[in-house]
Amino acid sequence: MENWQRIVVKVGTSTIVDGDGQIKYSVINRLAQTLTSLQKSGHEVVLVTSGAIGVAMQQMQLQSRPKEIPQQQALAAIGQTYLMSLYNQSFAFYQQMIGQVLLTYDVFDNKVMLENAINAVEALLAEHVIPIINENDVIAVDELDHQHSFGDNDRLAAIVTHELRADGLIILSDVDALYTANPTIDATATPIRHVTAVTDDIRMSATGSVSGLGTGGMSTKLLAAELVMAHRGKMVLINGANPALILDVIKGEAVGTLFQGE
Ligand SMILES: Nc1ncnc2c1ncn2[C@@H]1O[C@H](COP(=O)(O)OP(=O)(O)O)[C@@H](O)[C@H]1O
Ligand SMILES: N[C@@H](CCC(=O)OP(=O)(O)O)C(=O)O
Repeated sequence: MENWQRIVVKVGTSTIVDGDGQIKYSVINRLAQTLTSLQKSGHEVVLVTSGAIGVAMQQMQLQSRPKEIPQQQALAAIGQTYLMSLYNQSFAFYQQMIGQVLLTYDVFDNKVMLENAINAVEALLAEHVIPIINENDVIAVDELDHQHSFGDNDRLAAIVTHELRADGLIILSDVDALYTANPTIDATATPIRHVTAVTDDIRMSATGSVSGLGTGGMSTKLLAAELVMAHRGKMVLINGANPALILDVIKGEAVGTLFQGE
């Protein structure tokens, strides 16, 4: 990881919003500080962020996520602007410019749109601006109705990592690592530090999100890991409670779970 030059960092809703639905302002601030310091030390940093719907639920004082698609899309529209204003404020404090990039999956199937998106991100990186990517939830119904297990930001981050030829993907979540079972419901679960291949056993150990905020749980992170490893890339899963851990990952320290093929 010491040689990682271009890094994609993915932040889950669970990192940004706590179990009571409250926004974790200090985590967002520390994330901005950490990514800025990486950027200023010569790395190229791309942030893929979830949380639009999570922060909107707090804004609208909703206890649970609405089931209807238009209501979820409305929340995404409300939350995305607020999420970006939080990032804008936090990064501005460290004199770091950011740019919002909203993507849909059809972009990756269309050569011209993909080229346009990559050109825009490359232009931002060339200006030392940190691109902040989310799915354009208002028009991306495939993700919001949960009918397709592939439509989630873990997968989006994995595809972005590949398309931008990034050196690695760091996923921040609310668990320290991948465990032998879901640690939030199984006290005997132990962390797995290095995964060289996503086996059936590992897949069986991963279940969905129990927080009610995140969408895919560990299953979608494993799919993302498979996608990254299929392109001979590396992915690290760490706890987002302390975003400064990202710097430890880049130093090559053993934190979280490293997914790297043999
Ligand atoms: N084997 C496992 N190891 C770790 N976490 C797991 C596992 N299986 C399921 N999980 C669940 O995955 C959750 C993280 O996914 P999710 O809630 O979607 O977070 P995020 O918002 O960060 O994407 C954990 O809180 C945990 O409940
Ligand atoms: N695009 C959605 C998040 C989708 C998603 O994958 O969420 P998560 O499982 O928390 O990474 C939003 O901004 O609310």
